Formats: sequence, structure tokens, C-alpha cells
Amino acid sequence: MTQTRLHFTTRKAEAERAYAALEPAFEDDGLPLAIVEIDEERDIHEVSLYADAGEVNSVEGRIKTILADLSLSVPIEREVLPDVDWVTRSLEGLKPVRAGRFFVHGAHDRDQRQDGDIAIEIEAGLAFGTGHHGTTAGCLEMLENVVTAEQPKNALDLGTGSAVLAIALARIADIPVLATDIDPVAVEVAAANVALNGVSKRVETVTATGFDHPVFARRRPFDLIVANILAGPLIEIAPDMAAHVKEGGSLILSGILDRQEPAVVAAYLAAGFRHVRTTHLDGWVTIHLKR
Ligand SMILES: C[S@@+](CC[C@H](N)C(=O)[O-])C[C@H]1O[C@@H](n2cnc3c(N)ncnc32)[C@H](O)[C@@H]1O
Repeated sequence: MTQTRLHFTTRKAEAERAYAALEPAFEDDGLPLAIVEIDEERDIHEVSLYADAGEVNSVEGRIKTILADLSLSVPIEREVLPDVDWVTRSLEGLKPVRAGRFFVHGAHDRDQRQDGDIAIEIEAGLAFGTGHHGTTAGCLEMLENVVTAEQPKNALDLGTGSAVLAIALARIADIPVLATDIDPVAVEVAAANVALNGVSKRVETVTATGFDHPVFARRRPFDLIVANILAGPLIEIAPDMAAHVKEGGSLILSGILDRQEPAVVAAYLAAGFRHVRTTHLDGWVTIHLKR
């Protein structure tokens, strides 16, 4: 059936308020709702709600009422989406990904694992990290190189999402890994994926914003930290990173656009790190630094 995407853009705080109000209002209708960052520097976020052809007008009316209640006045735009085979499309989205020796796949592709693969099964859920994004793939490849060269003993995956990187670390290095995320829903998904991959004994999952949690005092110093978040928060927490990485330890950063690399590297040089190398994938960079 033809679908229409009803969407509006606004600043992040307002978009998040609108999303929080729209989510429960349309929960029973089962209409997909999404919020995405369009432009970080100009603080533009977009909220979209997908409606079937016969209900577009009534759904738009309900959105307008909710936005008016929030004193939000933004134009709602429509995009009629072409008919697609959603089953084929969703399966395509879950095609397995190879990054170095890692093979990240869903349940339906278990039989495609090959000898020598380090297989990671990820249930697509509400958390980021199926391996398809350039930042995740970049981290997986760099992580394999760094682990092989340095053999870390204690690692942190900050901003774990689906836990794909934490599972990769536990698999390739067989070491304890702390996996944290600001989003409690992501942490639930992470814990489920950790169990699914049989690494619950090695990977501890915790909800935490940056380093703001007592668990870090117990688990630091780390000799490897991987953090795939965004350039802004990564720059902010550079001094905290230095306080949590062992001298001689490594840091792998991603979630950084090509053009943001110099600012991130500068912040980490100022915090006492040395730049080792940067890789580029799909417009994103992955940076290796050492303390
Ligand atoms: C781009 S996803 C990365 C997920 C996964 N590590 C990967 O590489 O595919 C970023 C994750 O970082 C989390 N995050 C963002 N800011 C954070 C912060 N300040 N502290 C902890 N987690 C954060 C988000 O909730 C999200 O799950």
C-alpha cells in the first residue's frame, strides 16, 4: 500500500519534545515514527511519521493538535513514498556485513558463516549497530588491527548501541569489556545481543552518560577504549578519556564526519594523546590515538 511520510523540522530540543509526545499518541495505531539529525551545526532535526494513504489527513490533524498543545508551530510536509516490497527491502537492510575477520549477521544468515570468520549475530532492534554504517565497520576493522598489535586486557565500548563492538572485542581478544550507553533501551538491546552471542561473562552492560557512573572507578584504567558517538560529545569528554585510558593505551573514535576530524584530533592532542592514524569510509572517519 502507498505510504505518505508526514514530516517537519525543528531544533533538537523541540524535535525531542514532539517525538516524546507523538510516540505514545500513535503507539496503538502502530505507525512508524522517526527522529533524525539533519544538520548538527545548525541544530536541525526532523521528525517523520509514516501513514497509509487512507489515513493521512486524520493523522496530520492529530499531529497538528499535539504540536499545538506543545506550542510548536512548524509546517508539516508530505512525501508520498513509492510502493516497495517492504519484506524484500527489510531483508536487504539486514544483509550480513564483513569487516576484517568479523562477519556481522542476523539470525537468517547463520548458514553463511565461513571458516575463520569471527561471527557476531545482531538482532536488529531499537539500538544502532548492525555493522552496515561506515562508523561501525570502520571501528570493527581498526579494532582488529589494534587488538592484534597490542593485546589489550581491559576494554571499554562507550556508546555501545547494539553492543556490536563490545561483542567483537570479547570475541577477538577474550577479555573483559565494559559496554555503556546513555540510552537505557539500547542497553537492554545490548544485553540481549551479548547473551545471544554467548559473551555475558565477559561483557558488562551499564546505562551511563559519558563517564558519569560509579562503575568507571571500579573498572578503569582501560588499555583500549572504543567510542563511536559524535564529534561534539567526543570533544567534550577528551579530558575524561585521558583520565580513563592507561598510559600507552589506545583509543578508537568514530561517529566523526571527514570535515570534523581536525577538531577532534586537536582536542585529543590537547588532552595528551598522540594521533596514530585515521581511516575513511562513506564520509566518516575512524581515528586511532594513543596516550
Ligand atoms: C552511532 S551509535 C554506535 C553504536 C555502536 N557502538 C556501533 O558502533 O555501531 C552511538 C551510541 O552512543 C550512544 N551515546 C551517545 N552519546 C553518548 C554519551 N555521551 N554517553 C554514552 N553513550 C552515548 C547512543 O545512545 C548510541 O547508542
